[in-house]
Amino acid sequence: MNQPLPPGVPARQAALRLLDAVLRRGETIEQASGRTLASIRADNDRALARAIAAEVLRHLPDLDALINSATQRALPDDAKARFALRIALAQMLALGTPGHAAIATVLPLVDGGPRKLVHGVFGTLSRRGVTLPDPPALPAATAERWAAQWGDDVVAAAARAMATPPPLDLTLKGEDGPEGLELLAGHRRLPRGTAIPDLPGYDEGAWWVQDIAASIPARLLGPGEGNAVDACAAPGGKTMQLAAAGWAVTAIDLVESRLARLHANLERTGLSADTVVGDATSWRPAAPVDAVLIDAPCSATGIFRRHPDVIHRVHPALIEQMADLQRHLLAHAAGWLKKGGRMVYATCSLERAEGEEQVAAFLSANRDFAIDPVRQDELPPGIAPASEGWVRILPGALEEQGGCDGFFIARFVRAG
Ligand SMILES: C[S@@+](CC[C@H](N)C(=O)[O-])C[C@H]1O[C@@H](n2cnc3c(N)ncnc32)[C@H](O)[C@@H]1O
Repeated sequence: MNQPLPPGVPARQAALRLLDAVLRRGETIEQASGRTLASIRADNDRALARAIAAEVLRHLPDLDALINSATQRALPDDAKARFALRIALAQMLALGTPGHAAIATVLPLVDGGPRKLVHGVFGTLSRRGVTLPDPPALPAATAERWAAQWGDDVVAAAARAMATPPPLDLTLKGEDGPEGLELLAGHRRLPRGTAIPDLPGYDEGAWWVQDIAASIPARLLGPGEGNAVDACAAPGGKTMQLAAAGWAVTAIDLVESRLARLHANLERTGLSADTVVGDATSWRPAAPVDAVLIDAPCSATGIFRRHPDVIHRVHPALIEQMADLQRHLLAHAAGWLKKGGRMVYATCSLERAEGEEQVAAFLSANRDFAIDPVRQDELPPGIAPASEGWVRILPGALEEQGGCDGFFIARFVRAG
């Protein structure tokens, strides 16, 4: 019979499985969590496993540099000893776990293997009193890609953002909500770590959690004046905004389990929408509609603060694959729109291929569509529309107020 693992070890084992899924198999933490954390009973152990994995991913280049400085021959990237050391060091240096507890809970991960090596390297680094640099280094490939697109200042801002966990942004269903900073009407910003279910209005569904940048696309369709299709809708932050603004919404998503979350969100907030499990690259409405929102699936590199896995697993081939899907979505969903109707295209990506280049190609292939320029009064102070009329939100935006996600948003009008 297997001996039960010492307390604290299952959470570290799960963190190792999560990191393996992200770094070796290119999965998102969200995708990997279901399978990887299924065997962990306690909620706080699951939360700890995710927190450890996230801190390793935030600091990976710096953790690896420390490990390399204490080994005579570099450990392979995928060596179990390297994973174990990353986990032990991230706990001690980023999460404040005492060194003896950090290493004691990690050594069982390398039982029957390089235990001595892991213990030795950890001991050497502890005695040196090492710390992690602030801000953390970004992976070289990501830093180079962003520097080529946006310049070194944006890369430096991204590194600062990586070190600063985001505040809590709420989108209000109506006018009332908890007290907080109001960057736009119907928005509240609260300090990071605010306990969500304790806030007034949660049970009544008076608001939902959504980054200020993510709330801009649906706002740009304005008050509901007819029917709108939300082409990539789940879990429903933007569907709820459209419904609350008075649109008769049809919400489509390819993934049934994600639409279930949208249903739960609609139920909590008392809002309504027709929902369709379907592929927006082939679905069609019965008749042309007044508004279309495409919050397209993307590389998600703009949400690296919340999902630090993206800076490690997103690579040019994946960006091109997402851009290809977006191309199809835009080309097809544009056909749903009435003449004179408006369409918003958005991605939470920091890649031009999923934003500026996508829109330029769409406009040159669809002469009946034009950019409907976004006005400054539709945006929070501190975020300005680009001269082309679209909105590009980069790391560094709203930095003094706690930052926001990276986004690209364009609004089109179809010629009448
Ligand atoms: C960026 S997320 C949408 C977030 C959502 N708009 C919100 O505000 O909560 C993109 C969504 O597109 C869905 N999706 C991916 N491919 C799709 C397709 N071909 N047709 C419809 N939905 C798709 C994904 O399942 C995912 O839920």
